[in-house]
Amino acid sequence: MARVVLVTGASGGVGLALCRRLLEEDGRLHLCIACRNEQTCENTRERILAYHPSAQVSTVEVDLGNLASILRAARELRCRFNRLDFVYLNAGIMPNPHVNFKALWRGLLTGKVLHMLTTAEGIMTQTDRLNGDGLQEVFATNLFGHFMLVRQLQALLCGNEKPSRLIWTSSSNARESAFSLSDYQHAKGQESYSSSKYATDLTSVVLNRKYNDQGLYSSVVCPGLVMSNMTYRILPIFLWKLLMPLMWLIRFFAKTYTLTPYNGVEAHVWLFKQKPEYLDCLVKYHSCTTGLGRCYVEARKMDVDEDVAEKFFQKLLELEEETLEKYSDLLD
Ligand SMILES: NC(=O)C1=CN([C@@H]2O[C@H](COP(=O)(O)OP(=O)(O)OC[C@H]3O[C@@H](n4cnc5c(N)ncnc54)[C@H](OP(=O)(O)O)[C@@H]3O)[C@@H](O)[C@H]2O)C=CC1
Ligand SMILES: CC(C)=CCC[C@@H](C)[C@H]1CC[C@H]2C3=C(CC[C@]12C)[C@@]1(C)CCC(=O)[C@@H](C)[C@@H]1CC3
Repeated sequence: MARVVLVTGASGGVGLALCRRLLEEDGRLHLCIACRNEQTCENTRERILAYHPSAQVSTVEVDLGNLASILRAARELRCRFNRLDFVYLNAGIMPNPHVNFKALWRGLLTGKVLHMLTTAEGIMTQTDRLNGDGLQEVFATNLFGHFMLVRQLQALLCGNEKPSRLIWTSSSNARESAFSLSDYQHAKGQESYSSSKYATDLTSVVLNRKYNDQGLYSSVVCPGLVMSNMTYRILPIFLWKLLMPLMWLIRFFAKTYTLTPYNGVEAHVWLFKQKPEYLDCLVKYHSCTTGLGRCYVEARKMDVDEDVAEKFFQKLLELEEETLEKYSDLLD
């Protein structure tokens, strides 16, 4: 039976490379790509078919920053499929990124330079805003929209003959100190991206606790530093072009400088081939590339407090309840 795989954020960067590499692994799978609108869905489908002309690729429109759109997409998916084998929760944003060059410069002179260049700790901030649903945009798009989607797709993910899998694109920028239970949407700080990725790690841990016995397994991956639309928005393009030779050089020391989307999805593809029962739910799988360009995966223990994770999950459930009350007309 052909496996059914749903990928969010499939229109470019990590998501598009993932679609292509998954089809290289298994040309028989049914790939459903989730993109923001009809035009992006169609363009992306054509780009994938250009490489894999005989692949089965369907599309679903979803704006992950819009709760009504998520509920509609989930309803459509429930009608179309009776199970989903893999859901790659990959779409993400980092709006208005700001690099603190003073801190970057100071960091270059310390012993923690590699840590800084691979996690961006202490050198990056973002400015977030409220979206149309009254939620912080980064939290809504990167985490809560995906959480709602998963919960709405529960019937397709649980109780199947074979285990189903959730694979979240998290980040090595996820940091406990950027996250707080009392401000879990990160309305007050300037590290909304870091907070949303930490929140992703917490969510994945609890999803495993709640759903493993129903045959649903969740993992988190970091693609490493990948040149994509997201990163190209951080610095002017000419600066990235100038920095490129330096980045290839840094890769000899910083293995998470995967740099291309193709390399960045090494961990996503590796997980596609693993039996979930043998994976550690407290581990993040990092895509790595050696200086000479060999790709591999490194498992690193996550820094998550399971008690905080449980409390945070309860908050997500409360927010979900409010959402479902508000949009009861979009439920079956
Ligand atoms: N690049 C990097 O170095 C790293 C990236 N990541 C993570 O990888 C993931 C992919 O990012 P990357 O490929 O680099 O960046 P891109 O900006 O290239 O891709 C982001 C994808 O998310 C989609 N997306 C954004 N907002 C929404 C929305 N509201 N609804 C639906 N889709 C949306 C985009 O669609 P559209 O084309 O419509 O905008 C696009 O397909 C993200 O979760 C990111 O946080 C993690 C670590 C490092
Ligand atoms: C590489 C050099 C010499 C300069 C570039 C400085 C920064 C622009 C760059 C250094 C570390 C990078 C980084 C990210 C963005 C660009 C940097 C801040 C990320 C935050 C991108 C998104 C992620 O999810 C993280 C894994 C990245 C961590 C490293």
